[in-house]
Amino acid sequence: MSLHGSDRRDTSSAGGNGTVAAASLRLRLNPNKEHKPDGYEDLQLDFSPNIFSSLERYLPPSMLNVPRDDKAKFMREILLKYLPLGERSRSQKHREYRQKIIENYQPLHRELYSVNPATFFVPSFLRAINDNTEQSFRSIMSEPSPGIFIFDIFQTNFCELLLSEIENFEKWVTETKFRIMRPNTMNKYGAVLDDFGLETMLDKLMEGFIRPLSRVLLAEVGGATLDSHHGFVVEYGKDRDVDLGFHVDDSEVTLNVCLGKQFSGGELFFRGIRCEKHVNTGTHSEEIFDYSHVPGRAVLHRGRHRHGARATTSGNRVNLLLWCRSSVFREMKRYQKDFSSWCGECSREKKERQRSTIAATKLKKLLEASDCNFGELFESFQQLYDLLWFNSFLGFPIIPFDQELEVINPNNSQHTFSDNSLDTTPSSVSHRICRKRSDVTLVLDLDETLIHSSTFPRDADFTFTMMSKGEASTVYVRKRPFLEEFLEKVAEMFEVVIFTASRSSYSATLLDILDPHNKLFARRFYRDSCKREDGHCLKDLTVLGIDMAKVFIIDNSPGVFRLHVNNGIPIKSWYGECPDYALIDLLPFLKKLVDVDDVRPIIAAKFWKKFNSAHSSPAPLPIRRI
Ligand SMILES: O=C(O)CCC(=O)C(=O)O
Ligand SMILES: [Fe+2]
Repeated sequence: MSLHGSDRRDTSSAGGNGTVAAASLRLRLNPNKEHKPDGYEDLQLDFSPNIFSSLERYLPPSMLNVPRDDKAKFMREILLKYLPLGERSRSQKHREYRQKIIENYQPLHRELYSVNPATFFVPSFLRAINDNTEQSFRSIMSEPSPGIFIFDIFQTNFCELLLSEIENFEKWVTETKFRIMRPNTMNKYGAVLDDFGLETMLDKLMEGFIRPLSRVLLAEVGGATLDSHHGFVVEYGKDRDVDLGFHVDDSEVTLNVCLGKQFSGGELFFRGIRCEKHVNTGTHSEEIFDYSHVPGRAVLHRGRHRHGARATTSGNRVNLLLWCRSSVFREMKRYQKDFSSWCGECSREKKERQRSTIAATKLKKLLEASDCNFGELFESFQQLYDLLWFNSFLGFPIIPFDQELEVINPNNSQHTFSDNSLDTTPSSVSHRICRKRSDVTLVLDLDETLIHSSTFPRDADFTFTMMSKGEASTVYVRKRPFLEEFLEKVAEMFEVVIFTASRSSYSATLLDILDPHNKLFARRFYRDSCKREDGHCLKDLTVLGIDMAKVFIIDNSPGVFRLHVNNGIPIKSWYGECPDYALIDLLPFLKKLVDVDDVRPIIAAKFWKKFNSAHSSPAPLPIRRI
């Protein structure tokens, strides 16, 4: 960047006693470190006052001691060159707009226009800021959900004064019919505090009080380098805004303080932090957090923390918002792709990548270390899974009902289905025709056994649209590795039935995609066929109405078949990771069940011998050394 003031126009009259032609002046390459720059906070400038103070040390020696206004004018000319033309005129217009307000509006409470810590803040907040340690900050706040900090900040008297100043400003606006700009694209009421003279005060609030907190608590989004702000109030109630839609702020860090008054409703709802790329992805249950405002109390959060405000149902609510920005962070962000230090979805993707790398490395190591054949190796791998799973089985992990996707009215736009695919009658038996090689029935679970589905955008083998609470969302489905081969083989050997704890409205759609010609699955059982026990679901195989000697189930949640342990084959839960051989690894064992009179002793011997003989603490299954 070459900073030089070689504008052809003669812009300045630097120096009270002589004119310095800007055309002949250049900024110094090295700053004059001894020079003490002026402060520019009280001037209406297009750029942050800090930029002027910093740039002043680079002024040519002859300009260092000219009047401050001349220096500001000279530096402004230079800085304007770095603004695109459109932005330059916008910035100029905005400056004029503010100037007009400030020249005409008479503040009511002048004491609000510069920070007075003793009268603004509650003592606990002041003490914590003065101590300036993470411990002192944490001692005055709670973090009820990661990245959302709640603490008392303003004294009641300060809130009241500010409310009355805002009312006074609005009265002036009404009386003078002055057309003011509203705080942002979503709030139609409220006012920009920076526009009527509170900019310097809010700058000090950010620098002296919010930046120290953010430096410690929100460092990875530029908390330490916050250098500009947008300060405004939002107003809700009758004849005001009612609520605020789901959004992210144009800020790195947002301070949101309720000033009053009397109201009900107006809760904030938070739904996870997201980078630009992931801003429209789904929400994980642990990201859901709702907060009720309390006057004088602050919420500090990342601007990218997705949120909105529910309807204020009675009274009036006024909140002060300080959107704090970091130009350094914004610049750096342009060169980054991975935001896993703060974006919930980047972080989840990263973990998934790491998991599959570890799994692949493990397998590679096993292959390298082994001189046995593949079949043996996979069996060893399966045993390892069995062992891990077996230990967890002691606690009977069971699918809680409420973990299921709430699916209403599947309105499929990407696939078309026959009417009976939407069958929701109890037990929804759809009587499909399929080849049957033995009189044994194999019952298959669906989610995390055969497929993994999610509403988060990701690589998928197929997608479909479903309606949930009146909103359409896309379901992304991944097929477990070797699913096709597995289904083809088992359909040749057994009558195959699906028994899932998911709702029919979701599963039927999905199964129609997996088995479009009704060749694989003879029957389908959905959530409504499950038994409920203590809020958990059990799959009672007797609902199939067949001899229990001739039926077995494969399920990743062994708890669901605890009514018939010896009819159950556990399989490792699958969430999309690769490689995965669990399905084909099972085939050799399944072959043994094709022509037997009773599947139970064979399954028990392979999977439950230890369990049946010592219910409470089974010895681990032997792991073959390879
Ligand atoms: O109404 C509130 O408390 C939230 C306001 C908000 O999120 C915003 O203006 O960005
Ligand atoms: Fe917001």
